[in-house]
Amino acid sequence: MSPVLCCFRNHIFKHLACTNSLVRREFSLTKLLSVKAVPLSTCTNASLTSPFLSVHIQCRKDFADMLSEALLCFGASSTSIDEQDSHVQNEEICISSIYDISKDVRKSILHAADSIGLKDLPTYKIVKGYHSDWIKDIQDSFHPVEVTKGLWIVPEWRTPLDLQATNIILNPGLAFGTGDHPTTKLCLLLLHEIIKGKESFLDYGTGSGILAIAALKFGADFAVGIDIDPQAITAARHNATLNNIGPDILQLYLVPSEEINSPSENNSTGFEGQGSYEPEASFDEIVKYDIVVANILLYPLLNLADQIVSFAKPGAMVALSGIITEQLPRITGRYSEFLEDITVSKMDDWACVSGKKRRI
Ligand SMILES: C[S@@+](CC[C@H](N)C(=O)[O-])C[C@H]1O[C@@H](n2cnc3c(N)ncnc32)[C@H](O)[C@@H]1O
Repeated sequence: MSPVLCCFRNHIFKHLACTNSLVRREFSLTKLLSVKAVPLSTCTNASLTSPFLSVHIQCRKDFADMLSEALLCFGASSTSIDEQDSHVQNEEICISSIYDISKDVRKSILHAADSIGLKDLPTYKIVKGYHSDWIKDIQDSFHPVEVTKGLWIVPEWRTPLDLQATNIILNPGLAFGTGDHPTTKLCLLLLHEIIKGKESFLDYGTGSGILAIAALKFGADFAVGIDIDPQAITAARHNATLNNIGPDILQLYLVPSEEINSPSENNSTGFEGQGSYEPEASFDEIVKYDIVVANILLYPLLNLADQIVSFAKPGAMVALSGIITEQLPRITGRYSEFLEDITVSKMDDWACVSGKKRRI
């Protein structure tokens, strides 16, 4: 089983590989709410009214992360860890999860607990709910985010708080990139600082299209977004439309997923998905850009370094994000042959590396 999951609160796509009772993390990730990616704006009436089971599980704090992931491997459609939950005792925490109505919840919790070495079945409570409530909950949890003074990311269903600001309108339901994860924020801050007007911009791993949309709003002349996930391309086009950005200035391409995305012992990209986008033309690999940003995590950044840098003009800015600070030496080591004037910006445990492509 290898579900593709999207954390709506922390907005990280993650891929969990589960072999028998072995639960493995493909990427180092933050937690909170993990759900199978659902396009919020495209749910049918039937899916909105179909019932599901909302399950609240009490668990020791130090096991919560592991149990949460194990539940996903044993049938839960989503899990969220509520660190703020005041109803539970000091050392305990509540995991809220969603199950399809057909699932045997007790068996799932039992297997998940067993797989991480918990001897007792955790206490749990099941409530029947409807997807419309769940989607409303998710929508309610998103608010406009001010990335820096005068730059707001506004969920499609909210009203901008500052009409004079640069407001990027987004539907965060379809793809990674809602603007409140540090990996995205670091890129947004960099683009805000370096775009002076008229640049060409390549968004390598566009996700929701947020960086390309931001670059255009900051003054770039045109932008290209590429992604291996069709759902990301669909999301990015939808989000571009929300911002009155047409295909004349934002081109989006679905590109083939390369195995080199992942470490050699594993062929999973961690970014698989499904969507309806039919590309009309293929990405022109000859064109060079003034700015190239790739927010695609450590292994793709390492494996695709030559390719990422090849899209930059000599002297162009190249920025790499999705890096946990302890991974920094591997990225700076790999990219120092291509980039000069390397700088590093950090937020929480995340870092963004940028530099100018050497002219040779
Ligand atoms: C972490 S998200 C970044 C989204 C957005 N650019 C942002 O900064 O918030 C990474 C995106 O890169 C895409 N991706 C991963 N590997 C890729 C590759 N080799 N080529 C193109 N896109 C890739 C994923 O599908 C995903 O949409």
